[in-house]
Amino acid sequence: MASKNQFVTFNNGLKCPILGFGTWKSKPGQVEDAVKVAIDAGYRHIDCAMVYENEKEVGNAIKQKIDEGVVKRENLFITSKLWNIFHQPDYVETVIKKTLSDLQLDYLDLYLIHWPMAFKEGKLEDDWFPKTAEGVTIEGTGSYIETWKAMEKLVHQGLTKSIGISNFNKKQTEDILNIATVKPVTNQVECHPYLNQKKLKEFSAQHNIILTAYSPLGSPDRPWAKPDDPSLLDDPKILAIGKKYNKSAAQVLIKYQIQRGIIVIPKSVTKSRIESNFDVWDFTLEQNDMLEIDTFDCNGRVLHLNWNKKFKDYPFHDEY
Ligand SMILES: NC(=O)C1=CN([C@@H]2O[C@H](COP(=O)(O)OP(=O)(O)OC[C@H]3O[C@@H](n4cnc5c(N)ncnc54)[C@H](OP(=O)(O)O)[C@@H]3O)[C@@H](O)[C@H]2O)C=CC1
Ligand SMILES: CC(=O)C(C)=O
Repeated sequence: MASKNQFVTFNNGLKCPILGFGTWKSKPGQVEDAVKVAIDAGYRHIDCAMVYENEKEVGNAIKQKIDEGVVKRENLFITSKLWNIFHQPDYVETVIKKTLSDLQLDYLDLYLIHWPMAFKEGKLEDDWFPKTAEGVTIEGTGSYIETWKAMEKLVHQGLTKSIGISNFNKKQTEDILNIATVKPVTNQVECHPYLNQKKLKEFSAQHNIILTAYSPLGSPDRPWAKPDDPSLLDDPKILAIGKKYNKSAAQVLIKYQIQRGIIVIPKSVTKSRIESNFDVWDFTLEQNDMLEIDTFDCNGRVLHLNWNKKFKDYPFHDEY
């Protein structure tokens, strides 16, 4: 079945659907149905990660939709991510193979280093959030440079078509570009009107790296959200723009990224929202509305993970 979508073309020539589907916080009991609804609605790009602890259920949904003939594997774009305790170069292949087994796939379309910072190195069966007795996450000794070299091997082995980075700042991206024989195709970062990543986007474009916007709706279900935190989905200025096009705030937030050429991966486990978030192809935000949304930037990062801010590779001390 053909799906409405637009595609971006990566620096390796491969294409990626610009609107994808997020799966963080989607519980194992919900995510299988959510992914099935998403594929039926037309999504062909699913964003996964081992640390979301739901890849088996995502894999069940993908398999069912392939078996039903709704979609072919080659028309899906599946991303996963290497978690922070697995940066040891000689362990990276074991970890991607576990993800592939859980997702019931032979290859990924995209594999990302989830964060530049390493946690204390461990194995699959270890605690993925190693902590001291006082509850403080323990830093690892790894270097993302060495991890990147191991990521490159995965491409040569056919385990993933493309590789990329996530939560890397400009300097960390430059470090990778300085040694890469296989370039990162994307940097997946928090991106929405309160943190529009204008400078990182411009820097990345100079190196043919396309940004992927995570938490594009402001991640209202993030575990540390407080009732008084600003809410993008309830922002009167976003709602007013939506009203003009007869579209919801979520649809405006998604279309904003698509019109900037940024890949966008909203998450939902609610059928009506999954469907309406994909119903964004019949309107175009006018230039003056795009420019107005650009002015909402207030360095409003919600996924700061600042409990790790003393780690040497914590990415968010730099301006971008
Ligand atoms: N690389 C990284 O480090 C990170 C990657 N990600 C990826 O990005 C994806 C998206 O980011 P995420 O942080 O989940 O947050 P989002 O910004 O996508 O927001 C998800 C929340 O918005 C709600 N929602 C979805 N659609 C609507 C709608 N139309 N109207 C009202 N509420 C809506 C969802 O509710 P409900 O589900 O109940 O419908 C959920 O509470 C993640 O799921 C993950 O795949 C996210 C964070 C970090
Ligand atoms: C959600 C996510 O990808 C984190 C916290 O790394």
